[in-house]
Amino acid sequence: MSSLAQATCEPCTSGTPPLDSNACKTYQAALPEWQIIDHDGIMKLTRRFTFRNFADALTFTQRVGELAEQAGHHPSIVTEWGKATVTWWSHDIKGLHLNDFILAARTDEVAE
Ligand SMILES: C[C@H](O)[C@H](O)[C@H]1CNC2=NC(N)=NC(=O)C2=N1
Repeated sequence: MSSLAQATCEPCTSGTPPLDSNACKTYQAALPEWQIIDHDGIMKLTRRFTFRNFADALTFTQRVGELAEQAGHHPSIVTEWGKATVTWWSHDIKGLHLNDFILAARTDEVAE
């Protein structure tokens, strides 16, 4: 398991500033398959996973849902035949937090 995936999520209050682009780039270096996007002014971390069929995409979706529930931090997941797109960001701070990178790393772990 990667060190990022093993890191501990920290409480994120609405007063916490979102990460700046330099910090985002630093953390993203450990997640080369993930992209940082600007969605209506909110920075998000996204990756599309591909599968043999819908059933495998759904199983993966369930696993991501479970890790999100454990962490109390939730992504957007679009589940389609043969693919699932996971997007992490911190709603309360309208941007990216280290927690999003930690959970993206954990998402990669359950994709295997
Ligand atoms: C009340 C509830 O704990 C909060 O809304 C949590 C739930 N899951 C969350 N998930 C994400 N990605 N960002 C949040 O700010 C967030 N807040």
